[in-house]
Amino acid sequence: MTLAEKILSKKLGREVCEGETVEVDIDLVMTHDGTTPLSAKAFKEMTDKVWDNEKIVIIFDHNVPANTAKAANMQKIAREFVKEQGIKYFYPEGEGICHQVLVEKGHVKPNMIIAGGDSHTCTHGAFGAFATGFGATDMGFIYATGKTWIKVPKTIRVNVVGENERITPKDVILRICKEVGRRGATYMALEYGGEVVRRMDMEGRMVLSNMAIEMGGKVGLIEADEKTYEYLRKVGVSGEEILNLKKNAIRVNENEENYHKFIEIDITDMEEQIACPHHPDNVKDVSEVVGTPIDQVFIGSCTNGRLSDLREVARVLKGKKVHKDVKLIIIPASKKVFLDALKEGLIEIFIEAGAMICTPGCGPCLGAHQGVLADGEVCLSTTNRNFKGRMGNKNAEIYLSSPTIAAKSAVKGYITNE
Ligand SMILES: CC(C)[C@H](C(=O)O)[C@@H](O)C(=O)O
Ligand code: SF4
Repeated sequence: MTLAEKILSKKLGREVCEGETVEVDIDLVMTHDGTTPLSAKAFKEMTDKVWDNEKIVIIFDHNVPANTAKAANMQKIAREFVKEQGIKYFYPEGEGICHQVLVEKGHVKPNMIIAGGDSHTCTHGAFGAFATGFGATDMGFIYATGKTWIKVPKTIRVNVVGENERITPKDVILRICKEVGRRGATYMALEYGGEVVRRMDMEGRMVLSNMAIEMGGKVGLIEADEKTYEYLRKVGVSGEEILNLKKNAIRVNENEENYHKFIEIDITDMEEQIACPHHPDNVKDVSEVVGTPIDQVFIGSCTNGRLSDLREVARVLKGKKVHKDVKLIIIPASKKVFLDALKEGLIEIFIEAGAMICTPGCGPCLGAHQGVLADGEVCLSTTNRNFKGRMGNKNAEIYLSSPTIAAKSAVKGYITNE
């Protein structure tokens, strides 16, 4: 059985197979400032009391601080919902991006079924949780009942092997996006494994799981292991609970030949990867785009705004200046990341280099807010989507890369890996 099948089987207490439609109880629900109001509206058409106000987490991240009256009004509605329903876990403006905060606050654990009002909820697959995004109507139903229907997905197994110091988790996932294609995993589970994934820390694994949706994936799963449990310990999950999780650990046997597709990526001779306009699967070797002039660099988001990313950026930027024609925006993924980066002196390096630092949140990622591009401008971004218009202007172009390439390019003024 695949990891997706095993998680769902464990949850249901019986064996389920790909193709079956099952009703499941949700362990954890998350919506943000952008999706809480519509989900609450759908919910109110059904009932007036949420099924469990300790299992719903609401986080403000998409438009913080609010940039328009519309955004402020949405946040007001969401705040009222939090109060009225007595939502126990509410993380307001400034706490950070929902997918990062959920993990840092110890809400995410292996074998959970997580429903999020955001497509990148798949990020939590890095912890061996079946975590996926839903639209507002579904979220309303989930607020009300704690249940949903899931069709057990087919699985594409992706094994990443080899060794190559230059290759970061972002290069790996961009390479996978190229291989699978933007519709190649529609309604399927991606299951990542192999020696490279085993060696990867949790922040790296989250990068892989985060972008499962860019291939149409329902979930992006990675088996929980010692690294997972160590991370949980650090974010405050009790020893007793970790012991219990270990007892219930789910192991997959990748030789069982029950995968819809099996892909192997060898990074040994791979170049760094860049996604070119206007899709995350339009991926090229860096050598094919070296020299492309850029006007803006954005380092942040639920893909690459974590401490390990910022450390890498600081390593590159230390003692250097951002190119005079480039605007560099850096946004730590959460308040915790921001504070850790401050303590380590990373923020000082960024400011000295000429970067703008903004409030933890989604920032320019989806174009509703800061860092909107001008006509004809080119942005190199560490985010997960480069659709036409994504950063708020249809006449601009977005390339996606790792934080390393983004920082190096910000200094040179063009895309480079040197
Ligand atoms: C605004 C929100 C619903 C959206 C999503 O679901 O992913 C956003 O986070 C994105 O990345 O495009
Ligand atoms: S950082 Fe970007 S991709 Fe992630 S949740 Fe926010 S808008 Fe969506």
